[in-house]
Amino acid sequence: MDARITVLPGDGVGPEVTAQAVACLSAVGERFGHRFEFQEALIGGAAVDATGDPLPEATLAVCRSSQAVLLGAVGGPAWDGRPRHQRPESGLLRLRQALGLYANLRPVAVHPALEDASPLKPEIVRGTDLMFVRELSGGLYFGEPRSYSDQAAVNTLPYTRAEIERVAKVAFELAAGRRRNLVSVDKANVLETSRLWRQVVEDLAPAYPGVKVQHAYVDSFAMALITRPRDFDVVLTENLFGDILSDEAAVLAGSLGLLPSASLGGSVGVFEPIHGSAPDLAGQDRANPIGTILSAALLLRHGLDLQAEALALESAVDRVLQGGHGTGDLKGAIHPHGTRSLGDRIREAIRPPRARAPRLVDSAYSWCGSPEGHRSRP
Ligand SMILES: NC(=O)C1=CN([C@@H]2O[C@H](COP(=O)(O)OP(=O)(O)OC[C@H]3O[C@@H](n4cnc5c(N)ncnc54)[C@H](O)[C@@H]3O)[C@@H](O)[C@H]2O)C=CC1
Ligand SMILES: CC(C)CC(=O)C(=O)O
Ligand SMILES: [Mg+2]
Repeated sequence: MDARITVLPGDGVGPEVTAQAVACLSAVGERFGHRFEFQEALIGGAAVDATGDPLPEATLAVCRSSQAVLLGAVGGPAWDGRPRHQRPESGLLRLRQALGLYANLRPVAVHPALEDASPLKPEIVRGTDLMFVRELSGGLYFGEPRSYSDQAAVNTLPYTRAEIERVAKVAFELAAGRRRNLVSVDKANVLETSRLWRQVVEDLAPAYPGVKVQHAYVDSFAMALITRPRDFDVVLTENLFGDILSDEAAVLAGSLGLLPSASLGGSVGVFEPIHGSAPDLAGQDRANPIGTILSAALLLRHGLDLQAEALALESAVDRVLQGGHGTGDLKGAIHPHGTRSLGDRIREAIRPPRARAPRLVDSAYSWCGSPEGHRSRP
């Protein structure tokens, strides 16, 4: 296959981690006989510095002309305090909205070699395998009216039935292909938007009779997530709650630097780690590249529909972790590498296609790996 992939390195550790993911994608291409062409473009603070705009029109055009987008992270202290239209984060929000990316998949699995990496007890985290489905293009991050003055500030949390329904369908379908257990997280005891959210999920449930549906309030769910994570399978929630809860879930996995994501719904998906630009690590070859490399695996699976290739990359990460290699953020019996050295190891561990067809679940990091798994257009 020939595919054009846009790379948006962004700020802070973004360029360091995307470089490793691009090297891994190139290696997958070589081993499997594909030609991936990479085109880089500006986003975030780097784009503000170069053009004054965190999402230049040229970047959007390049993204639209490609099959998939790999993104690092945006933001950092250099741009704090700028007006909203010049903040790096607003470039990322505009990109998600412009590409119609309403479903953000954030898988969280605890790798067997990393059960000691979490500050929580191994018996709590062992076997955790979650799929967050976070609504990505609505809610508080986009709602109008919004305003700021030094005396009063306003944000608005709107959702329509159609917006809730389309992301909830993604969650139901994923749950049907996994352990058939869906928890929808809201704050329906206080928020009107959450009342509607809960009603829409209830209205959809009869169409998925095999899926067990529960509702949870976000405050108590935040506790359940880190005390009994194995009770959950697919977690559906709105934009803000999903942002917060998925970072919390990184405590289960052992580091924020491990977790990938896929943002789907439009014609071009964006694949990025869930972490930010980690200014405290930037430029020091210390960032964990695994979240971005696993995002590249999701890009292969959902962006390019290359199932065996995605599995080959996930299995390479598996083997490297199983061998006791990682970066300094991973506690426990892990030999710490730099970003580049760990990326090299993973790249070298990518194996060529096997004669036999891959099994559906062949890796601790094989999420929704079925051929029916979600594409860029859920
Ligand atoms: N998607 C994006 O581009 C996001 C951007 N941000 C932006 O990033 C900047 C920094 O935000 P923070 O709140 O500090 O969040 P952050 O996610 O950048 O960092 C939080 C903590 O996690 C660690 N961490 C993050 N990525 C890591 C990696 N790959 N390997 C090892 N450790 C890692 C950092 O060292 C830090 O201790 C801000 O400007 C924020 O707005 C924040 C979240 C998402
Ligand atoms: C716009 C981003 C900074 C929001 C965020 O933290 C995320 O998507 O994980
Ligand atoms: Mg976040």
